[in-house]
Amino acid sequence: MTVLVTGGAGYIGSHMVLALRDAGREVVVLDNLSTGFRWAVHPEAAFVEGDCGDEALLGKVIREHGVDAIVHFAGSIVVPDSVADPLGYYLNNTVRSRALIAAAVANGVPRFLFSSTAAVYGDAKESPIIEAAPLDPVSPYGTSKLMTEMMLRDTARAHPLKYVALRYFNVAGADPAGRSGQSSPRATHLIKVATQAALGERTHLDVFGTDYPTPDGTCLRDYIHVSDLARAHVLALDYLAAGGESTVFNCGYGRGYSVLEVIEAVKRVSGVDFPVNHVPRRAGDPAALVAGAGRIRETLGWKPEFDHLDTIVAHALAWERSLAARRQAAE
Ligand SMILES: NC(=O)c1ccc[n+]([C@@H]2O[C@H](COP(=O)([O-])OP(=O)(O)OC[C@H]3O[C@@H](n4cnc5c(N)ncnc54)[C@H](O)[C@@H]3O)[C@@H](O)[C@H]2O)c1
Ligand SMILES: O=c1ccn([C@@H]2O[C@H](COP(=O)(O)OP(=O)(O)O[C@H]3O[C@H](CO)[C@@H](O)[C@H](O)[C@H]3O)[C@@H](O)[C@H]2O)c(=O)[nH]1
Repeated sequence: MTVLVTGGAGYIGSHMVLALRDAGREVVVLDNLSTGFRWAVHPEAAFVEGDCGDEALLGKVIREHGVDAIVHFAGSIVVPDSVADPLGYYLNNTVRSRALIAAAVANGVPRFLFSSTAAVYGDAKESPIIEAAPLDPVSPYGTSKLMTEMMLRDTARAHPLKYVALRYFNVAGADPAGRSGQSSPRATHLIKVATQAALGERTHLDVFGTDYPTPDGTCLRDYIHVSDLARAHVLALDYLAAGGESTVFNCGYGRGYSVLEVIEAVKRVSGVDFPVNHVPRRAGDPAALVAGAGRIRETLGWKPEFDHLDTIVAHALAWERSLAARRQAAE
């Protein structure tokens, strides 16, 4: 039987394909390559270029490959872009997820994992944030993901489909063996952008807001290594296959770092003191997102291997260097 990975040419999806292949699973990737890369797809995975909103194509892929589980990463991911283009985000993240869920139901796929986000909590009143905390997104991105969680909840009540929604906190780092990493040159994520600044690919780094109600005035985030996250998904698939009930898990380590602490870590690990500017807040950013991460550890027996900021930064930096070498070789 085969796992269908939507968005498997992207950052997190490509690490999931590595984890699945490392566990000996058959994989088919469906990706429209809007932000992903064909070369990032594992050579032992089947690849279909297409849209996760194309129900006819999905039905064909599910039947031809004997898909018995779907892991849904495909989507648009930039919080401030969603503020500028809410309808684009509702189309790509919500409407197209509906088509994928419908294809799963129509073709009898029994298991579904969904990439949700800490952004569903919005400006949480409590920290760390547990799964039962109020859901009140402050960006269209967060709302687009919460609506998909709700569709899954209601669909799983009406049909024989079991799902796990994994609410990722801030995903960072790269495969420790150097097989994949975050590759988009347009990436906006803090650790990615900071490693680019350390390697001289950006002139400087902007800190968006220093007046938040946090210890140093910059936002707190819970950074989780992408390979730990991928392994959590493999465990979630095993959990559903063993008869586990549909549920939601926070994915984080339970510790927050400020933007300034992350910048210090990138400077420390790279040995480069790049310029940093303090600029006004960015739209849609909650002050603090730190995971209450007990449920996933207890239910899945998940034990992180890379729960250390400097390790995450070191792996991200190594991948950024390998991308630079790849570009030089292509010139
Ligand atoms: N990176 C993070 O910190 C983070 C945090 C929380 C949740 N997530 C979620 O994880 C998932 C993966 O994120 P990522 O960081 O790997 O982003 P990414 O942009 O690298 O990957 C997304 C992939 O989906 C593909 N895609 C987009 N729309 C598609 C569509 N309609 N049909 C088919 N393919 C499509 C893209 O080409 C790309 O390969 C997303 O759903 C995102 O919302 C990411
Ligand atoms: O150049 C930069 C980039 C980011 N930041 C700040 O760094 C923090 C982290 O930002 P970023 O790395 O862009 O991630 P988030 O906006 O927190 O969003 C990520 O993490 C969310 C979950 O917490 C996911 O839902 C999103 O998909 C994912 O993009 C925020 O306070 C940003 O304002 C800067 O100050 N300068």
